[in-house]
Amino acid sequence: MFFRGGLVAFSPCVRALRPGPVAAMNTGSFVVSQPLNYRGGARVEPVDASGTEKAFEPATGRVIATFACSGEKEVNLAVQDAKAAFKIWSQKSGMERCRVLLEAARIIRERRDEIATVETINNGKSIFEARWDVDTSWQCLEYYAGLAGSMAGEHIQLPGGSFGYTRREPLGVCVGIGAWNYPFQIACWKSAPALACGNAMIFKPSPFTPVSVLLLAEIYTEAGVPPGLFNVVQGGAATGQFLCLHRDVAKVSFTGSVPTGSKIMEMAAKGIKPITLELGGKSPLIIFSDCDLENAVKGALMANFLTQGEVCCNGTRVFVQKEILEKFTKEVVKRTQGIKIGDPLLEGTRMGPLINRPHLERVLGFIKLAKEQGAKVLCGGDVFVPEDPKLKDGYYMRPCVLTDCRDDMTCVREEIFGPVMSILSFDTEAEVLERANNTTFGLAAGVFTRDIQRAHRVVAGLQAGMCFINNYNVSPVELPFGGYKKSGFGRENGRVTIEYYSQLKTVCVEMGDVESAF
Ligand SMILES: NC(=O)c1ccc[n+]([C@@H]2O[C@H](COP(=O)([O-])OP(=O)(O)OC[C@H]3O[C@@H](n4cnc5c(N)ncnc54)[C@H](O)[C@@H]3O)[C@@H](O)[C@H]2O)c1
Ligand SMILES: CCCCC=O
Repeated sequence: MFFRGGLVAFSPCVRALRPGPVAAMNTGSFVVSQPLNYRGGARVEPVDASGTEKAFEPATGRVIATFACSGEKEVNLAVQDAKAAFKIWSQKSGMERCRVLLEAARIIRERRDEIATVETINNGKSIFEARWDVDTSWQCLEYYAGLAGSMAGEHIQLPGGSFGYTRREPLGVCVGIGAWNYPFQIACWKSAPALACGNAMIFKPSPFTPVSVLLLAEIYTEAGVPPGLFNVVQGGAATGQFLCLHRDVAKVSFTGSVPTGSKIMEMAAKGIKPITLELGGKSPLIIFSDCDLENAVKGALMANFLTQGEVCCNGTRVFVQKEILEKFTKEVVKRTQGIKIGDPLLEGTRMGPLINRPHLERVLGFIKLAKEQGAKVLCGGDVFVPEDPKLKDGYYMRPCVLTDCRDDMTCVREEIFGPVMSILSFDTEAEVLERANNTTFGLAAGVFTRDIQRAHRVVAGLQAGMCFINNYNVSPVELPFGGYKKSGFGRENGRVTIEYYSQLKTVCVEMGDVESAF
């Protein structure tokens, strides 16, 4: 996602990028030649398997890795290693942990282009965007490094000179399970607060995007975390289940779909484990007629077309006040048609391929159904075949704008997770608020208006965890991010996330004699 701040202050580091094979890497050339599990501070092949998976380069449809999904024994070894590392790491002071995280953030900045390139190859998002993702990643490490040194309990005076105090302690071995749309960023958003609080983490990426998290694991090792503190296991549902059900796992932080989130909750209930659930959405974006139209149009594109529309918090239900519906729609269509689709590693590209063939077909299926249900396609919504012959088997489509939508249509009710914007019109504030909240999701929402009172009044009424006024899909790491309703609970980023990766111990100290009832 987009962020503010960027690399301005660090341009010397960017110029000092490591030379090497990645600098010359282009689409169609990358293959994974090293193991994709990481344990005890090194890449390893898993000792057992629960099947195999293939990872693709969406731009070309090529297989870039075939790998074993970790079985129960491998998961157990990863947990044992993490437990050993936890013993060392949890004894460090906050300032010691801060220094290691700052060093890791520095290395990420230094290797920005390499990480972004690998992310683009495996995910399909444009290199332009992948660099933003890397930037929010190192910023997240810096942010939690800053908080690590200030984590503290409190002292409470009691009668007779007795007192109590609280200690903020880590949980132990935490598991992170990620989705495929922001592979590196999700791993950082989970591991940075976890490690800052003194925990160890085992991370399982999506089997679609297994590659970039290995760079993070190597960077943590280079920065000085104890071997085993950050381990990676590869695999799908079976591997995820071994992790969630493991008796020595203290917490699970999950990013993914609502149905999988519900399964994670069931498994965590068996072990009474705390969980964080970052799930899907179908967020409303409300454009009032008094808005700055230019910004509202830009906001609508940001809300729908980053990462090929495969973004959890996208504002895909675009409610436009009737007076400006025609003008707004015309401008949105014009700009959507101007989005450059193609090889995601080329600097000018702004939309790459979708993650895989089945997902592309699923998204196209939503558009077909929308038409059958009465929506009108104003642009896109069809397969795109780039001119470059090496891209002919990639998973490209043209971004789509739908109009004449109704609230009961499937395209307006369900998460499509592709580049499909549904435009709906409205008359009044009260009406749009009710319609915007008429969903089981509650991840994000946005409002464009020049009326400051209306902006805050509407936002207060929106049932969503992340609300934007006069912008969309910006994600400064200082701000908590997470959902209401079926979009999940718990938060990532911001100071509050410390509470999701730590627990409070209360110590009651008697300074006098025991007053006994017996
Ligand atoms: N709220 C957020 O921050 C956020 C961010 C990114 C994506 N998402 C959501 O993620 C979804 C897309 O991602 P996806 O298709 O990878 O989701 P998914 O639920 O299919 O998979 C997510 C992860 O869960 C693992 N998994 C699957 N079944 C499991 C099981 N039974 N036990 C344990 N782990 C299991 C997968 O291997 C993968 O690593 C969308 O709904 C999107 O909105 C949410
Ligand atoms: C972690 C990334 C948040 C965007 C949702 O898909």
